[in-house]
Amino acid sequence: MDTILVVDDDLGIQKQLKWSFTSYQVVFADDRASAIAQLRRHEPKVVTLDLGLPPDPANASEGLKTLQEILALAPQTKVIVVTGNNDRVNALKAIELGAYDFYQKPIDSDTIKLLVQRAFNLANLEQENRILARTKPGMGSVIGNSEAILAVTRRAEKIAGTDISTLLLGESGTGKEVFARSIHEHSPRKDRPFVAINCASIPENLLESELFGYEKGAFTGANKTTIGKIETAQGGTLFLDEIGDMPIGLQAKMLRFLQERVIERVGGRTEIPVDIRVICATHRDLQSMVAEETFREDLYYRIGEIPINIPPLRDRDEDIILIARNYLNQYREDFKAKAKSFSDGAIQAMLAYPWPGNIRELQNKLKSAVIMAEGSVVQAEDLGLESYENTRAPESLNLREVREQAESRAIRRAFQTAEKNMSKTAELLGVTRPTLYSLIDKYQLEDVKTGA
Ligand SMILES: Nc1ncnc2c1ncn2[C@@H]1O[C@H](COP(=O)(O)OP(=O)(O)OP(=O)(O)O)[C@@H](O)[C@H]1O
Repeated sequence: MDTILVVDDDLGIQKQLKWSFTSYQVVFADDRASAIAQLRRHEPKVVTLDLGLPPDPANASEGLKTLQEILALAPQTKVIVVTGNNDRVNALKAIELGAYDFYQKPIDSDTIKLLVQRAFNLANLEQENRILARTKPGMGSVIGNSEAILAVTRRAEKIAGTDISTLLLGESGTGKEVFARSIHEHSPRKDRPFVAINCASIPENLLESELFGYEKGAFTGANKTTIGKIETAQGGTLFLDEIGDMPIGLQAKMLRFLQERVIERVGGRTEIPVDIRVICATHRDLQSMVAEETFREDLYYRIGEIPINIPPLRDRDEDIILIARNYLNQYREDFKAKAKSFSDGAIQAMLAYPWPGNIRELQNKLKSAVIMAEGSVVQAEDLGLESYENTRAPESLNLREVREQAESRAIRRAFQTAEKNMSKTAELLGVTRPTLYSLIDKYQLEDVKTGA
């Protein structure tokens, strides 16, 4: 719930405003010092400020000073000044100083409610823009502000300038291709081609010729010499998605290409040198596949000089709503729809739902919600998530529980940031490994225990 600070020394007005602002958490202050203390404590996005404050209630000087202090401390705050009847001079002075709007007494509940609601809408929009702007300079199209995704982005940025083979690991729809493209776009090869191929979507017998190309007459139907994806990517980046699905027979040929940087077309005898960067991705557990001998160990080490783990959406609470808002805006424009925002229930449901299909699933649900929504507010049922509304336990106020929840969350985040490495996780958290293990047991973090 958003917080609003009401600065007014008149108890009657405080009460009236409390009843008007039922959809916000209302906190009060009655002079400059308490206003600043409340501002620091609650960081409200919106403040209503009576300009006639003690010790000089007949004059606006103390109110204007308070306004200046608020804006110096938190310039993004939307301050609505409340002035005496006909005090336009001070109202305009306040606007000049940076107040968002003014309102003349006597207070009419409906009007001030509307004014406050508009101020919140603007504050929220600006906050979103700030977050987007902060996120954008990094990996361009990668939207996210969670610690986990920022850590992944930093890692990707570092390797972008090199030719190191990168293995992107993560569930389906987490953004592996988005990262692969970003790495390419931030690399010296950015003006050369980025060629993507999904090893799982091409029948086994066609994959080899698709990748390596073929000479005329190499097989029935090979009417003319055709270059493959690897040659198409010359000078640029080749993205091999679902590398775990590459048939074992073809893996040997792949390894040779990666080691010697030459290829031979199917049916060809000439070695063709290639200069490309290779980025691979998979949602499979390649290490287990190596153990089961369905994936070559030497190829595994060759493609994964630096692995990058992209965390699933359910571990990135902060990103869910950010990404959802971003796509809501995009789809509203694409479909000329009305939907502008999410109801509280929809937000709760999105946070509670486990998103097995990750961002791709979020996109699909949003697309149909934007089309289906009756009004401007998307509800949980528009997203098909009505059963997830109210399923998230309300935030506890019990200190012990709060501490436990915060510690569990920090452990999960550190675990993802450390790419599931226990020693690194302990290091990030500033505890020893035995302490980390006992916390994992204490909070029953089965997902961390099993490395999920
Ligand atoms: N951080 C992000 N911000 C916004 N959109 C994203 C982000 N990551 C991914 N997407 C979008 O989500 C969709 C799925 O992403 P992508 O295809 O990169 O996932 P993937 O992990 O490669 O999936 P798969 O393994 O199924 O191929 C794409 O439409 C992409 O644009």
